[in-house]
Amino acid sequence: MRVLGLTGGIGMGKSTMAALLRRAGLRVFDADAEVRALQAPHGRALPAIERLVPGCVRDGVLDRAVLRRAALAEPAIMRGLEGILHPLVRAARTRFLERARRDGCRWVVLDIPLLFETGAERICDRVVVVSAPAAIQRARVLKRGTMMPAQLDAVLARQMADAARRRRADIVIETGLSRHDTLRQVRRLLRAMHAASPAAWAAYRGKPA
Ligand SMILES: CC(C)(COP(=O)(O)OP(=O)(O)OC[C@H]1O[C@@H](n2cnc3c(N)ncnc32)[C@H](O)[C@@H]1O)[C@@H](O)C(=O)NCCC(=O)NCCS
Ligand SMILES: Nc1ncnc2c1ncn2[C@@H]1O[C@H](COP(=O)(O)OP(=O)(O)OP(=O)(O)O)[C@@H](O)[C@H]1O
Repeated sequence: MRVLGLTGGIGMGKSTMAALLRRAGLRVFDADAEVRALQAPHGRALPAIERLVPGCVRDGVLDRAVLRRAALAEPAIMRGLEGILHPLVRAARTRFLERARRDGCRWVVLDIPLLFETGAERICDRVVVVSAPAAIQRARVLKRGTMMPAQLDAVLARQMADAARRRRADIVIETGLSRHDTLRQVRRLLRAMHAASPAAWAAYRGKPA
């Protein structure tokens, strides 16, 4: 089984890309969704999160806006939150990979925002980075209306710079153009995955197979 890592900065288009890969029949592990499941009503991480930010859980339900505000205002709280969540996300990822291996999958996808930051690229055969110009990234995130500009800056400060991520990628998918163009790039990626030959991969910028 081969593992395709999928990463990119906030709002660069990971979820959109993951949906396209799922539609092509690939199994995708979604680290953000795993975090949300752990933080869902009565989720496993809630008791520890309530100890970290007292008052952010009421009747077994997390006030996500309160947690977001606290974590983005105070780096120590974000570190504490990561300390609670990352080991649980890693364990879920291991279970996902074991299941996929048992089921005989040829390729699976790990959609992980902090793939490089946490060293998860070590378990990937290839890494895809989704990327768009910084102004487009900013506009996309702020349009959602869940984050103030200063909060977005706090997230960006905790993430690797886009240029560094692009340098470490095997494949860069540009999402700042039209959706049609992204789709074209994804089809090309799927063809290379299907062929799994060094020549097909050599068509991409980056490390040879
Ligand atoms: C801080 C929280 C509450 C903000 O929630 P919110 O609904 O605004 O965002 P969501 O979870 O959908 O994440 C959106 C994006 O924010 C970025 N992001 C989230 N957490 C982090 C982090 N610790 N460091 C850097 N970027 C992050 C990622 O690009 C992610 O794709 C939440 O992201 C969280 O609990 N983060 C800690 C866990 C974590 O590290 N998750 C990231 C990958 S496992
Ligand atoms: N290829 C694309 N072309 C045009 N718009 C796109 C493309 N990919 C994503 N978008 C738009 O950009 C926004 C962010 O996309 P998406 O949610 O996939 O990003 P993300 O990286 O998963 O975000 P986050 O890091 O916050 O989880 C969405 O509004 C989406 O519609």
